Amino acid sequence: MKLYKAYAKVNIFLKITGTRASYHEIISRFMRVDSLYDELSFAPKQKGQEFEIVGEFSCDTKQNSIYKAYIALLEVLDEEAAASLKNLMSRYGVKVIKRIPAFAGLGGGSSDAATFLKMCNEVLHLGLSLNELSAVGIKVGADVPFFIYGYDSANVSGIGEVVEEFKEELLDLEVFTPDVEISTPKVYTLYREQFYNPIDGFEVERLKKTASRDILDQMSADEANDLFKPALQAYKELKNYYRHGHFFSGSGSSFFRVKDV
Ligand SMILES: C[C@@](CO)(OP(=O)(O)O)[C@H](O)COP(=O)(O)OP(=O)(O)OC[C@H]1O[C@@H](n2ccc(N)nc2=O)[C@H](O)[C@@H]1O
Ligand SMILES: Nc1ncnc2c1ncn2[C@@H]1O[C@H](COP(=O)(O)OP(=O)(O)O)[C@@H](O)[C@H]1O
Repeated sequence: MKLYKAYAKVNIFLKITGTRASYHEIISRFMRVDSLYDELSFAPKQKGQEFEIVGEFSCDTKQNSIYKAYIALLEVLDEEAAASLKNLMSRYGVKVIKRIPAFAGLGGGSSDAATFLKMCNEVLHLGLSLNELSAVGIKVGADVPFFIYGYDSANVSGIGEVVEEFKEELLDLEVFTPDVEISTPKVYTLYREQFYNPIDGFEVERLKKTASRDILDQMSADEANDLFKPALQAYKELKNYYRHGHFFSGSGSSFFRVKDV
């Protein structure tokens, strides 16, 4: 059975530009991490549940982003396509070799969901465009659209649904994930309550144009990521893992830097 790679991402920078109901509007440079990925495949199953995920997960199937992507996909398909998807998933489970740590700011759950949507689109010849798959993906998680498009590097805005390719070299990144389970909503909520300071349009345009390597040369970890300070405040133990010259990905807990050559 064909293996599909679901890559991790880091946020080279992540700045808040405003709010949208309980969400935050952002401008962020997402970069794919070439050396870190889960592997997904369809695996024939014996019998049993309607939907089966085989892999090491800390959550129930119904909470899994892959299952949520399945439900979101069923909602947009016509009757015939929905029947063929249900038929596929009655015969095959989704096997996942999980390597991307969870609660880590690396988008593992979102990447799995995006990869599953693309697998279904391919195997069932659903003919959905990347824009259509992205619109399904955003219902599952804010990071999913980036993984649908599959760019090495992109400027991501809105709450995550606007993905614009940024052409640059893929950096060779070293990622370190402390053993701290971070809740994304908790960090965003603390940001809004105590650190809210959205950047203006000029700064947005400057950041969008700046190469990732230059961002990392010019900015400190807390300048590059508006969620770093609230994460440090909510999870005090995080500071024990921080090393000068490292950057913070998303809502954490992972740190990264460009590998020495
Ligand atoms: C912070 C980022 C940066 O890439 O990712 P992670 O560090 O979690 O990987 C994203 O903005 C997170 O993406 P993701 O983790 O997919 O978020 P979701 O599941 O959609 O949302 C979880 C919760 O985070 C908050 N949230 C999420 C995205 C956003 N733009 N503003 C928000 O305020 C909301 O409280 C939401 O209920
Ligand atoms: N396919 C999945 N892979 C990892 N975690 C998942 C998945 N589906 C749901 N989850 C749940 O999502 C949360 C962590 O999401 P994840 O995407 O791994 O982290 P982050 O948002 O920090 O990048 C946990 O509550 C985990 O149980």
